[in-house]
Amino acid sequence: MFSRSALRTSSRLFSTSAPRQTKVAVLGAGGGIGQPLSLLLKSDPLVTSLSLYDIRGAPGVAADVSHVDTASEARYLVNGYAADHLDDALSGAKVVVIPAGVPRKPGMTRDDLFNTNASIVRDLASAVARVAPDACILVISNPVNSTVPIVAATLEKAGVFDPKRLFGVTTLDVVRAARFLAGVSGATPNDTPVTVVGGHSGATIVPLLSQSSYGKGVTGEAYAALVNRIQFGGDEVVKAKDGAGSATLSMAYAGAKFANAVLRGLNGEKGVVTPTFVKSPLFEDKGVDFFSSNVELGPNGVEKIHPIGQLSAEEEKLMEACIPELKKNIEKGKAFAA
Ligand SMILES: NC(=O)C1=CN([C@@H]2O[C@H](COP(=O)(O)OP(=O)(O)OC[C@H]3O[C@@H](n4cnc5c(N)ncnc54)[C@H](O)[C@@H]3O)[C@@H](O)[C@H]2O)C=CC1
Ligand SMILES: O=C([O-])CC(=O)C(=O)O
Repeated sequence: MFSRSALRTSSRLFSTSAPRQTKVAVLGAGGGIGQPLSLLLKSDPLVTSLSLYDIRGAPGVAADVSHVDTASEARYLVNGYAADHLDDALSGAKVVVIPAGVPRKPGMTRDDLFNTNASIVRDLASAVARVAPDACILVISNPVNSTVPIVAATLEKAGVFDPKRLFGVTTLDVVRAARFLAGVSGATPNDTPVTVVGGHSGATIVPLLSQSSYGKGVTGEAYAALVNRIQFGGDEVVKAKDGAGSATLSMAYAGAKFANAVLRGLNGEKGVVTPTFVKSPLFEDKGVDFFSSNVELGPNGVEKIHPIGQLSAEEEKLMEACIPELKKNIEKGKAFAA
């Protein structure tokens, strides 16, 4: 499928390490994110079996994706599960990715999705707790700042919460930051990685440009515009899609990239570090116990949570705006789950 020069891109998306048996389940596989995400996961050499679940359309997506001639191991299975087969879909899954739920329309905030998505995510988390309590759970459904605490509380109630295995997927912010900084600096995104910390909505998204060799050179109005674009990149897509949803393709790319990082960690690869929204001690003293920062991934999930490091004066200000909003979002999730 890929020419030799294109392989460089695909190897950036999927780094490999010695594969082991890893079954990945996608809950919401029939949706705008779920479909391309399932396709990308089918191309990840670390995924040995794919379980696609949705209340609508998953068997069709599975039949379609199963024809793709990657990972041609004879035992490789792609199965699709309809509404009343969630437990079958989760059985034996080591990684569960959740993009189930409604997306935004223009004029909505991610928090406006709470009323619909909170119960979807809670019910899926209950099933994971029952059927695949040891799985790593990767939450994509918005509002991530609230849905991750909901999943945590649901697992806790079931007596199976392990903070090392629950992740809010904030990779799209990292992908956007690298892409937009590359656009400003004239470099390639490969050379412009940016650590993005905080949460996943507007002011809670805090890009640490001062810690990037290209980013620290961006100042004044260009800096303000770049930060704004990273924080509100999601709105850019929602507006352009004009009522037809939010980011799906770039999110599928980001979700597959993060799933690959988790799988590499589970495989024992060392030095896999990326930002993700996890139960975190970093700002607990401010009442914020979930936070995205660089996390080293390992055989049990979270291996080590890195501190956020030195901030510029501008970034201190961004953090001041982030923390109270994030606290509110987290508390809202906890109150719902209680
Ligand atoms: N974390 C992030 O960076 C991002 C998160 N998102 C979020 O991802 C979610 C999904 O977005 P799209 O795929 O565009 O939406 P979509 O509407 O295209 O797909 C959602 C899918 O979830 C399914 N679904 C609904 N309830 C379900 C349930 N109980 N069990 C299983 N499946 C169920 C629907 O049938 C549908 O196929 C939204 O909440 C969106 O805001 C979107 C982009 C980025
Ligand atoms: O903007 C949205 O609603 C979807 C999303 O989280 C993103 O694209 O970052």
